[in-house]
Amino acid sequence: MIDIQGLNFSYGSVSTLSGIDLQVSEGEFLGIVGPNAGGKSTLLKLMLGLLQPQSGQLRVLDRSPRAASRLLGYVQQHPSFPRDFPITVEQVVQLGRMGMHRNSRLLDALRLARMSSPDREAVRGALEEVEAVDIAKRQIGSLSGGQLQRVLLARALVGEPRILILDEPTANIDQRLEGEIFDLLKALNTRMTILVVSHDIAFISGYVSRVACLNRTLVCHRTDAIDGALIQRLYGEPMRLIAHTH
Ligand SMILES: Nc1ncnc2c1ncn2[C@@H]1O[C@H](COP(=O)(O)OP(=O)(O)OP(=O)(O)O)[C@@H](O)[C@H]1O
Repeated sequence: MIDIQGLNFSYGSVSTLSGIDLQVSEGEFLGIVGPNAGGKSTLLKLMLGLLQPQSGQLRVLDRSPRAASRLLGYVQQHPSFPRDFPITVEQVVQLGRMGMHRNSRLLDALRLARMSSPDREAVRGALEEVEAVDIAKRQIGSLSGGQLQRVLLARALVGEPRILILDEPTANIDQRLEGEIFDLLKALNTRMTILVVSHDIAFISGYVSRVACLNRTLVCHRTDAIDGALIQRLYGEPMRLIAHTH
């Protein structure tokens, strides 16, 4: 599904990613962890074709990331629109159907676009999947953090992606909702490949099959090989491990 070999990327003269090798198979649920500024979001943006590597190979679904972009669903770390943007939940999800993940001329596009019947069904299906049909007509500014994350997930799902890529989808929500979102991802994983960036290595270890540790360079570990010593090496300082057994 994803094949990265010898990839290097820098913003200007600062090396951000160095010698990255990563192969992701169909049906995998891969966690990507690492310290702040380790390059996680940058790696996702390269996979999505939003950035170009300086060197190395990067193929997604056996084509260039840009050519594959319609087959990818992306949940950004920070929504691309302000919370008070005058748009309903249904319209946000509709944008995913239109392949629009940015808010440039967003409202104009929505005014022009009449939802076809298949679009309407797809939007409803995606909202059902994330259990958000009841809030379809709400303005996004009125949603809680957890509700907003579900809606952004629905936007990523509405195009029926083959690969779902999420950048810290649970950063601003409490542990109960975090568990609900990851349970949902686990269910989605039966029909799509999933890559998720997270800071919470202990929590995601209960869900993902493999963890890619990224701190400019990348090393992959099977979930059962992760322990405190490995986490300390990765983060470069003592870390507190908190068990989530509830
Ligand atoms: N557009 C940009 N221009 C210049 N430098 C950038 C840009 N975007 C990110 N960087 C830098 O690249 C490095 C990696 O950033 P990135 O956002 O990929 O890290 P991250 O692992 O996702 O961090 P976090 O966990 O804090 O979200 C950081 O030093 C960051 O400041």
